[in-house]
Amino acid sequence: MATRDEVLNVLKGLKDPVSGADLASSGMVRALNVDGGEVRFVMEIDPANATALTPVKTEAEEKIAALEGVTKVSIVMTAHAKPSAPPDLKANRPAQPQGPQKIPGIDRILAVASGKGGVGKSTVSANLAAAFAAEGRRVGLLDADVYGPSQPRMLGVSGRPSSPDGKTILPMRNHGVTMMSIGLMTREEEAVVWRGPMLMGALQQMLNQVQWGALDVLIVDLPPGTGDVQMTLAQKAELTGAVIVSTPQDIALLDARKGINMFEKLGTPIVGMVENMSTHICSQCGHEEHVFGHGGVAAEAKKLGVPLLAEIPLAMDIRVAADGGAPLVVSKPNAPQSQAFRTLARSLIDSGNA
Ligand SMILES: Nc1ncnc2c1ncn2[C@@H]1O[C@H](COP(=O)(O)OP(=O)(O)OP(=O)(O)O)[C@@H](O)[C@H]1O
Repeated sequence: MATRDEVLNVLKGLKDPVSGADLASSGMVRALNVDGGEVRFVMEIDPANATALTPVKTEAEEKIAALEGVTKVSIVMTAHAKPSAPPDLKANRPAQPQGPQKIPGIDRILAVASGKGGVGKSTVSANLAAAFAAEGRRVGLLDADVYGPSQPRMLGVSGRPSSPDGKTILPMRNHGVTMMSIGLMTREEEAVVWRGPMLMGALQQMLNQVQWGALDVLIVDLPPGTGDVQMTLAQKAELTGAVIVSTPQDIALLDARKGINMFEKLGTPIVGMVENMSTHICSQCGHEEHVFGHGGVAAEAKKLGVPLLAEIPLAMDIRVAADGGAPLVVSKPNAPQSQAFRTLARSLIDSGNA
């Protein structure tokens, strides 16, 4: 019986004419199998060297066949797979794309922001989204308000979004609005303890991994203030512009100014301001009162050179509808306040922002 060592000895005595190494140490002999009188192996070669190696293969066959006990020799030449290049960890790798990117399929992104919490940014976002849908726009709403994601409640959506392939996330849909909320991705008590990098990761996931489909406009309901989420959004996604929501109170206006400054620094155009809780409309008698003062946002917008897009009254209907899971624009489309949102939506569409 021939042994494996005897076969290897023969191979050691033969030379690879290309590299000059002996066949045993050249690395081209693979899957050597000595089974009774049968010897089999594969010669993995660069196809360009096939002609040069054919005589070596013949010689190997003859010499192995001459070993005592060998009854059959089969050597197969195969083309080796090109070794893959080692991963390029540094230097001369082409730079990763930097700066704000367009999100495939999404024509426009409108950020809805406020300097301060509780001014009605989410209420405006939900009604605006429903109003865009009523105007026939393909609209998405991304609820990035990590500190108080309220869109699932306002749009009447619950449950966890599914991910059929483990890579992309299917958004939810209600009232003609495609939506995704950070509140659907986390347990309620978790969101508030998130820190910068996690927030940024979650925001990017919602922008890039959610199957938004083709949208005319994606509204992003931001957390209040000027923090990581706002920065990340403006730095990563190409924004059409920002809509700043404020109440007429001085303090809310001051905060709105900070928000405007931040977007200007980040190069995001300010589309305009929305005054929310502009006047109070009594649900009993319809009497209108300026509880928070009036004209403040209009004056501020003028000073800052940005348009005042809408004045939305403080009306019980708006809150009740939002709490009930169908924005007023959907539940009472003919109410005057719904018309205010529809007018806002139309003006944004007409100006090419939605
Ligand atoms: N125009 C309005 N008339 C009546 N109620 C309103 C109006 N706008 C908002 N609200 C109510 O005020 C509360 C706060 O509104 P909302 O959650 O939209 O504010 P927000 O600015 O998004 O707050 P946060 O950023 O802190 O989540 C809600 O209960 C909402 O229903």
